[in-house]
Amino acid sequence: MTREPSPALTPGPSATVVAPAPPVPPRAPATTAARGQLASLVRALRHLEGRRLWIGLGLLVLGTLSEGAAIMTFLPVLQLVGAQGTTIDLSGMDFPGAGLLPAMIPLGVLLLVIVGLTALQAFFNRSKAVYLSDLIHDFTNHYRTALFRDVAQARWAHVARIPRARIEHALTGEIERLYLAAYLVLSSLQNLVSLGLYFVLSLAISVPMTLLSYGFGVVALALMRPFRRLARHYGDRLQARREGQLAAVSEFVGSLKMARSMNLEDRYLGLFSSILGQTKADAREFTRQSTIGSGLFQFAVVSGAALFIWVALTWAHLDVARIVILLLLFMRTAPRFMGMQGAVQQLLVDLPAWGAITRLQDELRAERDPAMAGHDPAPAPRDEIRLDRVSWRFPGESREAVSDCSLTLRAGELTVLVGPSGAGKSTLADIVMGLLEPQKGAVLVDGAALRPGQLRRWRDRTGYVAQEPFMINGTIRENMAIAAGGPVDDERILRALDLASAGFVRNLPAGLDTTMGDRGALLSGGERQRIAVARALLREPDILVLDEATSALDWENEEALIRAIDGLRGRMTVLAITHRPAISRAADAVFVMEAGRVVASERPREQGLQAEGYLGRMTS
Ligand SMILES: Nc1ncnc2c1ncn2[C@@H]1O[C@H](COP(=O)(O)OP(=O)(O)OP(=O)(O)O)[C@@H](O)[C@H]1O
Repeated sequence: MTREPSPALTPGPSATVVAPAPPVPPRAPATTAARGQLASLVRALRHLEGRRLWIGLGLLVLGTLSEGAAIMTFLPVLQLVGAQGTTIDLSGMDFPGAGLLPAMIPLGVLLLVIVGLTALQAFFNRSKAVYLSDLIHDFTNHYRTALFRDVAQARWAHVARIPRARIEHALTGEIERLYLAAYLVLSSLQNLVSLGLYFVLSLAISVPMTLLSYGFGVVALALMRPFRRLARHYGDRLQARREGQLAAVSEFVGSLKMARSMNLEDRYLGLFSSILGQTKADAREFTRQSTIGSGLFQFAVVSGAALFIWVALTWAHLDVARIVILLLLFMRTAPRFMGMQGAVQQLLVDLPAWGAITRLQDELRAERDPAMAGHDPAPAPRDEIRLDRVSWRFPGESREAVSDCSLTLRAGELTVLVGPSGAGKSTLADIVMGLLEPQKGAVLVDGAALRPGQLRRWRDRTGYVAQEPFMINGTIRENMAIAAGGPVDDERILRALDLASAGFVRNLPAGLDTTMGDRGALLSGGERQRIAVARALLREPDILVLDEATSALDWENEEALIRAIDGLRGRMTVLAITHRPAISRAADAVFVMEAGRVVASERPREQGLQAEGYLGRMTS
């Protein structure tokens, strides 16, 4: 059986000791990594959504300009304050765009212009919001599907080593955080663009007052740097805590039955509570510190506004209309400065998710299975599949799992692999199925070596039944349809079930509509196993690989399944891995593996059981 990745908690002898929570990374010395990640996220956004990004920002510019123009229109309107009449004399007024307007203009017209500009701003803002929402969804979905594809296309030997929890977390939680990070990048960009536009507009009203207010904002942002560094550290810690949480949950759910039977619930609960407690303590500390930051920032903004009014009235000697307009602009820019600080701070918390996604993606892409690109036809074996001195060593392991093995599977026969646990049987079967490409030696089909470009089509010719077959929480029909890759008619399903001695399905009250439960839990192990065999047969494979497929069966069901496999003789080549003697007795050929090597072989149907042979000893 393929080794599963390392668990977060390995049950020990005591059921009361709480295992230590996974370590969190040491405090990062600087934000260089964050800058690099931010730059790469912005590059990715530009690369994938560049055109749409510009259009979205274009809509934002139009919205902000409409709003700015509406505010500016108040300037002549305010001239009427304290004056008589409803006509405004624009001659001699100095404001941007004044030259384009007639000398006298009725108040009603200007008010209508303001209403119109505000409506236009609402329209542009709405279009921009919808546009950018689509953009962020598409961007995140791109990474979701790309990661999905990368997992599916990486070499099996590599994927098998990655903890399932890491892949699941990347495809779910991390992607959601990427969505948030992309949203925050866009919102910071929008704030920047808006601040730039308001800067130009307020320059037109008063250069010194604009420089004063913006200088104040920029200094306040710079002073917030320590709080951003804090957010970055918190983001890293949160990342590690989340991974720990997920590993604990995934391990607990995966071993639910074992945990319950061994009274390990408290132990898992202890681990989980300890991680949650640490996450809460981190969150409290972060909130405590970061709220000091936002409080200080708010204080700075209000002080800035006070200073602004004081300078405007006592030093710049601006007229009331200009002060009002500048204040209106100030009221729009101040929240944006605050928004920038908040968005960047939150972005730094979520940015590690982007790092985790790209790291996993790079890792998977470096291990892309070359066979996935090949679509060369692979031949169906007519006479034999021969493994010629094949070897395989798992990455990072010192010992070869399969070492210099040669054996022949004759077409249409039942070949059995036996041997102690860890002997390399499953690895050898993976080589036969084309999941692993031998590092030495070759797989020959009727004398011709299988080429990497043929492996994908070769896998189409194989059917595989694992020791613990995967079942979805659906009906028997839905579980069977997985193998066919789409809807399949009931007659075909029932024929496959009969062939796998799973005829009991016909007698179930709901028949093919019977619900199998999560991972098939509502059926017995034997029933699940036979449905799994039937599912593999539905593909009408040329090569059927059964990995301990009879291990969950009682002798009666095992006999029935062996009879079914017997019936496949001549129709397909069957390779069965087993520890049970019954299936070996029915085999045409039996190969014995030990420590990665084939150490003996027998042909029990032709020669009978050799007393001194492996089978003889196994059954004596
Ligand atoms: N993904 C993996 N990474 C590293 N080593 C692995 C991996 N899968 C299997 N091995 C190692 O390769 C060797 C052969 O394993 P394999 O699963 O092929 O044995 P097996 O004979 O099928 O065992 P069992 O009967 O217990 O299923 C073992 O030492 C095993 O620990």
